[in-house]
Amino acid sequence: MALIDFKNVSVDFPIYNASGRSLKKHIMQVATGGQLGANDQGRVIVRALENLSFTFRDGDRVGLVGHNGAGKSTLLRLLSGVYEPSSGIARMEGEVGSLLDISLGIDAEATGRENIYIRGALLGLKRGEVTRQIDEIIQFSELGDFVDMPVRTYSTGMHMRLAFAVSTVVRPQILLMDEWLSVGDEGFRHKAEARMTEVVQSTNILVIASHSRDLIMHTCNRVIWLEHGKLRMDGDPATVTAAYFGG
Ligand SMILES: Nc1ncnc2c1ncn2[C@@H]1O[C@H](COP(=O)(O)OP(=O)(O)OP(=O)(O)O)[C@@H](O)[C@H]1O
Repeated sequence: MALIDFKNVSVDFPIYNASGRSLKKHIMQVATGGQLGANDQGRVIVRALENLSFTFRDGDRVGLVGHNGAGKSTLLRLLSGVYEPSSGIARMEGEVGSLLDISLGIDAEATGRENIYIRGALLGLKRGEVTRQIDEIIQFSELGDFVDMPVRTYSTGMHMRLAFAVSTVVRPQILLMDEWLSVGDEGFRHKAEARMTEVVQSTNILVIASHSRDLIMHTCNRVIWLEHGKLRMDGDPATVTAAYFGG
């Protein structure tokens, strides 16, 4: 079982090299992005998320929509454990996996094989688990003998194949994504698509941020609309996308 339970969760970023003199001592909504203001000590703060409350349960396929700076990435980072709430309670149960940046940790000087271990460790896999799966990962990536060459000798597509093959080995209970991963040339894309569908289907809770109405309609059964860091709407995809995208 997996669970995400937020009660009045806010995230503030204190900004240390900006002057708060022109800002009022309260938080204001600006045209785009989160809210900007100064705290009691006169320090500038960006309020990226404000008072979010919701519960995600097994089976929830949640799409996050909102304009630039609305707080989607901040919420995903909060869920992945990169950020902590500045206030409120964020309760999470279940193993969290993120496909937010699949190239994270890839070292251009190391070989493809070494990078599978490095990336695997970042995904929380034990060395033995990587060893058990490495042949399958290499086969999936179709890199052949290049797997023992440094990654700096790879093309962009080869680099992405490697990152994709290793990153999609894990099957987390809570899966976080900011785009539907689509990598490689025509042939590889079909395989990658099938693998992504399998990863998404096997997860208990999916949270995906997207600007694509089609993706949200195909993948999600619930949509959260964030506006200036606040929850504007939480409902079924048809209703929320109609309100957000129009029509
Ligand atoms: N590290 C940071 N320091 C200060 N402010 C930040 C930081 N990260 C995000 N913000 C602010 O938080 C707000 C929300 O940003 P976030 O990246 O979460 O938006 P988003 O919805 O993902 O936007 P986009 O669709 O443009 O990617 C913005 O006002 C942004 O300026």
